[in-house]
Amino acid sequence: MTVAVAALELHDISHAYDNNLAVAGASLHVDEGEVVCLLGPSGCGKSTILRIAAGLEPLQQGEVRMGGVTVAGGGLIPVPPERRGVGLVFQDFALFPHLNVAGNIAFGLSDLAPRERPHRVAEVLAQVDMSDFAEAYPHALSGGQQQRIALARALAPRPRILLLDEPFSGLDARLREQIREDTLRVLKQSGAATLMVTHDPDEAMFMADRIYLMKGGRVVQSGSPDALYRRPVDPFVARFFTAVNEFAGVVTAGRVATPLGVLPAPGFRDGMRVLVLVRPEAIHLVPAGTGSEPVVAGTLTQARFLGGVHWLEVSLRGADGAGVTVKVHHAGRDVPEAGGRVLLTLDPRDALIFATTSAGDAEAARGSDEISVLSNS
Ligand SMILES: Nc1ncnc2c1ncn2[C@@H]1O[C@H](COP(=O)(O)OP(=O)(O)OP(=O)(O)O)[C@@H](O)[C@H]1O
Repeated sequence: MTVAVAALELHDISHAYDNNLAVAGASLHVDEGEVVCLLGPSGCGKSTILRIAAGLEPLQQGEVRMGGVTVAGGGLIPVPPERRGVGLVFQDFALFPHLNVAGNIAFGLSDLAPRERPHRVAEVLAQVDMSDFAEAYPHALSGGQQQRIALARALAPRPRILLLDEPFSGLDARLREQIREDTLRVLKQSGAATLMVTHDPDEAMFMADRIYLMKGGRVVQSGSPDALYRRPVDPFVARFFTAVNEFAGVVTAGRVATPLGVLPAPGFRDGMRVLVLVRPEAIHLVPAGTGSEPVVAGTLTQARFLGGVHWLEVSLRGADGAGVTVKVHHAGRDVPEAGGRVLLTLDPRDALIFATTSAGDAEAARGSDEISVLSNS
């Protein structure tokens, strides 16, 4: 049996700036044809990892392998950035202002015979749908067009690995969506292994086959977007993707009482303090007199129409009798008037339950008087 070798592998990377640890023992891999996102809040070490992979930041600890070959670490002299066969796209696109589009793209093609370069330039320009702009200069291009050219320049030498650092963050929201779609198509066509840094969970969910979610220099969880969203390993991961409703409780007879009903808490011992997280879209509005599932009654206090969904706030009575507000995303057409009575239901499988391990979690739960609700009814 042949074991596939990862196109890019970073093993046990640690990195400090002036004694401040920016990356602490992070490992990851990207396979050929895969798009992998490094996701996390600002300052968690994402860009440092990308720069180490590119060779732009000297490796301090760990090892970088490309196609199974060590390019940094292992006591070897590191392979310089220009010999790593890596394409780079940065947030500011970094196009050469004095070269036109064709010149920018041809710049990285020094390994190609001069007479073959124009053909390759034309090929990648067609790939990013910019064939008419070969003679244009960067200053005359829009942000979206510059992003396409930066991608074309990175792809032109047919790198086996592409490293993208927040490549869409300079673009406005609507353009970003379009450019994301186009970029994903081009990346998949290229077959390169792509590692992309972003702090935007929606962007990571859209682009990535797999996500590495980082916090404080460490990888907290890795897996498919679906796995991180539906099976987060801790409250930090759960909260990173959406606002969540949070309830603190104590497990009694294998169950935990919440304002949305008493939920099974499998795997938690009686007496354990837990934090129950419920995403706004997991709570559904139920028309009165229908369905057999347990419902709780509340008062709709706020309703906002967001296009795809209604954003609702519903006031409920908590397990201890105190009032709580939950947030609900309701995808149905009909929304009662604010001030009206609503019935809510929650599939217990959509509740994310965690042992309360830190004072921070307990505080967050105690301090939380808001719950989001999003319904598909
Ligand atoms: N050249 C540098 N000198 C000193 N400290 C640095 C340097 N580069 C990064 N840092 C620090 O290292 C930590 C990690 O930075 P890094 O840029 O890798 O994080 P990031 O997750 O990419 O953040 P962002 O999304 O804001 O770019 C931060 O605390 C940052 O301030």
